[in-house]
Amino acid sequence: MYYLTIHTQFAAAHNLIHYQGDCENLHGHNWKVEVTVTAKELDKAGLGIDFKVLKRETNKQLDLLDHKYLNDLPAFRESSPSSENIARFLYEQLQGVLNDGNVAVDKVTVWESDYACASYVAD
Ligand SMILES: Nc1nc2c(c(=O)[nH]1)N=C([C@H](O)[C@H](O)COP(=O)(O)OP(=O)(O)OP(=O)(O)O)CN2
Ligand SMILES: [Zn+2]
Repeated sequence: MYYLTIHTQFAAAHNLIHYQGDCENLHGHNWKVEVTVTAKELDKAGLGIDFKVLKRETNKQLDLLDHKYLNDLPAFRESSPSSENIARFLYEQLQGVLNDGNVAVDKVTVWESDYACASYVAD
């Protein structure tokens, strides 16, 4: 099994709901996003999946979030736009476009600062 990881980023505003503290107020982050997929087999070029494809598909999903107020988006109407829920949202979106018999999304990690991140892995 091969593990492939790309990093990318987006900027957005949010406020945590059902939370008491300064993060219940409107503020923003430059989130870093790390996506890891597994690949069972390599193609003739020796690639599990082209990093360019992985980054392009991830960035398509990040375009839904970039420079948005996350609380307004359908994905976060029912759930607070925490790093955990952002990681889960991206994981589920990417599974839909990347998973095939060979490639599978393994983990999505979302860093809201240099010091704090949340990851989502399916059960
Ligand atoms: N488990 C989580 N905890 C927190 C999340 C989260 O998504 N998951 N998010 C926040 C807030 O969004 C907040 O913006 C976090 O900012 P942070 O940099 O941690 O807070 P400070 O800058 O105030 O850092 P200090 O180290 O406390 O000064 C909060 N928690
Ligand atoms: Zn925040």
